[in-house]
Amino acid sequence: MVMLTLEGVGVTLGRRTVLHDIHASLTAGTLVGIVGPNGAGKSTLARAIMALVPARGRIAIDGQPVGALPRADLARRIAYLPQGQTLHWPLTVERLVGLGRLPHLGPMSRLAETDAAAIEKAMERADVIDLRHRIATQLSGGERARVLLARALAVEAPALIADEPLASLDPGHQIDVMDLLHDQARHGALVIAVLHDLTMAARYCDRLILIDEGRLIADGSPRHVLTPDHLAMVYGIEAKVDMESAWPSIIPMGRRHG
Ligand SMILES: Nc1ncnc2c1ncn2[C@@H]1O[C@H](COP(=O)(O)OP(=O)(O)OP(=O)(O)O)[C@@H](O)[C@H]1O
Repeated sequence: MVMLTLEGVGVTLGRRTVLHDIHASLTAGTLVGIVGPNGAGKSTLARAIMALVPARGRIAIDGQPVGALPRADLARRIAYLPQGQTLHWPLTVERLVGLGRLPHLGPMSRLAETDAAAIEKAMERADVIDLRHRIATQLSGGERARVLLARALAVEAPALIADEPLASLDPGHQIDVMDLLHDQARHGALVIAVLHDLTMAARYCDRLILIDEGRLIADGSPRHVLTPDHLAMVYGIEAKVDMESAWPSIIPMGRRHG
């Protein structure tokens, strides 16, 4: 059972302290949404967990500090879907998704049958089978987003961090991706998703972490975190919050004045 611990995590980039004293314990089988306004520090937190930026405090996966793990080892434990990734190489979709298996391969080894099966399954789950022979750099924004998600799924890691996995997706594919992330969690993975769509966050996430100006403002169930007061304080909006119905929704109504 994977367990991610953050103790007093802080990050300074250049002269700016962009994360302050973040504490959280995240366990397997949970879909955790990271929410908060632009510039709050959500991506920085994801990057700190992946040991891509130096962080103060302690970030550990199953008791082992992420910064001390060999990169391939960390990549096998936590699959990472970065925000707005650009593609440089004209690879086919199938080969690009296959890159998700790299952390499992030795320096000279080739893809084995288990790798091929993982690639196939990941393409199926991200609904990109029909795109498999296309050149990834020639895809639409939404198609590319699903292919990159497939690459992260192909790792078959016990934990997944997806930074804005819904960006560029049409409503149908947004639902598919949230269903998929939810399903990964139900099958025992720890799934962390940076989300801007608060209705999706409310409907699908088991737990939300709300960040503003680098600080953790609230951590708990969507009902506890997505209150009108929190939304006013953090986003500066008046919102219609319905957490009672079977399909919770958060509708921003306007800017909060005064
Ligand atoms: N290399 C850097 N040097 C200085 N400041 C940086 C650097 N990278 C990011 N920042 C700042 O850190 C803060 C947090 O950025 P981050 O990308 O983590 O925010 P975010 O919550 O993911 O935002 P968004 O929702 O807009 O993607 C922002 O104010 C950003 O300008």
